[in-house]
Amino acid sequence: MAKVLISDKLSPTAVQVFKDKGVEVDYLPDLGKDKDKLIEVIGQYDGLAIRSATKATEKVIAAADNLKVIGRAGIGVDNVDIEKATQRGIIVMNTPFGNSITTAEHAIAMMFAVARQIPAADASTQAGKWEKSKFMGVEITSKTLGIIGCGNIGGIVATRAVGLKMKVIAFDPFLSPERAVELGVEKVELADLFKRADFISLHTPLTDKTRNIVSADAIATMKDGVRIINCARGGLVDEDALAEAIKSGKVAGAAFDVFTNEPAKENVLFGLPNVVCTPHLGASTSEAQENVAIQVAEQMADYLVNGAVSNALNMPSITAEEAPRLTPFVKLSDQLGSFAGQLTESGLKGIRIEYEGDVAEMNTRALTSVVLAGVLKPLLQTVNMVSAPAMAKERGITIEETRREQQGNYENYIRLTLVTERQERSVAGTVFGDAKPRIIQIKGINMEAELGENMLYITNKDKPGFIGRLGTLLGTSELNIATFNLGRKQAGDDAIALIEIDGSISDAVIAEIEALEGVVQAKALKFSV
Ligand SMILES: NC(=O)c1ccc[n+]([C@@H]2O[C@H](COP(=O)([O-])OP(=O)(O)OC[C@H]3O[C@@H](n4cnc5c(N)ncnc54)[C@H](O)[C@@H]3O)[C@@H](O)[C@H]2O)c1
Ligand SMILES: O=C(O)[C@H](O)COP(=O)(O)O
Repeated sequence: MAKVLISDKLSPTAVQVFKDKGVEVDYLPDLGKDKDKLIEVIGQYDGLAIRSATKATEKVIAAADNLKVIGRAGIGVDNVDIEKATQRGIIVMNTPFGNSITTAEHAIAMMFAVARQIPAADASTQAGKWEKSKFMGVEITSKTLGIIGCGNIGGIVATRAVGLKMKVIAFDPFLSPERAVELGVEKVELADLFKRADFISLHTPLTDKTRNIVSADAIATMKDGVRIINCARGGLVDEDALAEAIKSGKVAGAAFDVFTNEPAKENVLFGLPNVVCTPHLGASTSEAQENVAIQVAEQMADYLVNGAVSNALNMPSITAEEAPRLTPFVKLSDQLGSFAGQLTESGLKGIRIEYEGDVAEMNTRALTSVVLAGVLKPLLQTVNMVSAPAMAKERGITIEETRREQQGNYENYIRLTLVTERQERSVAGTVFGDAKPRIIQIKGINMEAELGENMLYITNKDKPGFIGRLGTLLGTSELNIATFNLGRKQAGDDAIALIEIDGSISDAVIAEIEALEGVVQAKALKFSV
């Protein structure tokens, strides 16, 4: 039974979801903060469910010998080393929509808080000061809100702000004009947004392009008295520059939920006039936490139990509905990749995969990943369908995928061709109605073979007496033949034998087979069945 560790404060509903779906679970919500302890125990688990407190670093991933999936109950995955996870074949998934409304509402709440100085007024009132004239605010009606990053959360903030009668302008290179119209926002350039906005709210991920997107230079171009809200990620705003601008009065207030260093026990913004801070509470409502916990547990369990993949950041999706239909083709793809990979001895330059018939309409991206993993496995023992595309790319191997929905001689057909420094070698297969994969062509020679765990692959000259000599040799070597498949181009020409053997075939036997008259190549191949 697969076993998952929940190492952050997820709603305990996640525990029940895992159990109901047949996954064992350890709920240790504080463990994620203890790096050493996490490294010590992570090797026992198939899945790791986290929020933002657990850091799935390179070291954690290196120690995660059995880990297959990291599930982020939330959106941001900047606490996960996705590259290292991908290299180790670990799927990283998040829940991209579960907390968006909640976070957008927090941004709106922060905008009101900074417009009316609510936190400071509250503290003063409760201290018995009644400082009515000290807390003069501003209306937000008719003010311009500049949204930087108009994706899920930015889009929700925009619609809420439009409802509050604000003028909303947005900078987002990926915002289509149609979507802007739908949201009721004006799409603008960043410089324009800085010049025009009374309030600026940030909603982008933290990337090399967005780090310090609100810099000292940017602040200098803003309206005097602008207010800045950041409920996205610390690091989007240059905190030192903002602190200076608040002190000088250029910026009238700031509301921050996220900080460059978290947990933020101290920060240059703390204590400045009209600065409102919350401790990364954007996603902290009971509704959002229930949503993301259930969703992440369902997604992780579906993957661990059925192989369905959703919301993965490093792997194409496979829905729970298509997973069973895809299963025999996953097996065929694995066998084709493994077959070709085991026979490839010289430098691999390119991989071509052709899908024909019914299979061309299926999730071929996932199948291609399986083929690649099969091809690379003899070279890289730890590769799997998650890491294979990145590993192939790293090695400069070109990948070409073609799909033809029209059927040829078979209802479905997959042909894999490996291009090496010396030659092109192709192998093709199909899945019949019995859902069992068959190899139907090797190097253009037709046959029909079901693969077993131990296969003997021989290319030879089609001459009388060869099969007898081979049978005698295998018999004297105590190797029982389970199935025997033959194919040839034409009488007397190149021939191929693909033979299933009950047991492993030693190098010594292979050497004896190669010494038989007419044999060009002999190889023992292993497959997972
Ligand atoms: N405070 C919290 O607790 C909390 C909760 C949830 C999400 N978040 C954070 O909020 C942010 C937004 O989340 P989302 O779900 O809306 O993500 P999203 O992917 O739906 O939207 C992000 C948008 O940013 C845009 N973008 C990317 N680079 C940009 C750039 N250089 N300039 C302008 N726009 C750019 C993208 O095109 C996209 O539309 C993320 O950083 C996420 O981690 C914070
Ligand atoms: O990216 C997110 O989903 C938010 O930052 C929420 O983080 P949290 O789960 O730690 O509250």
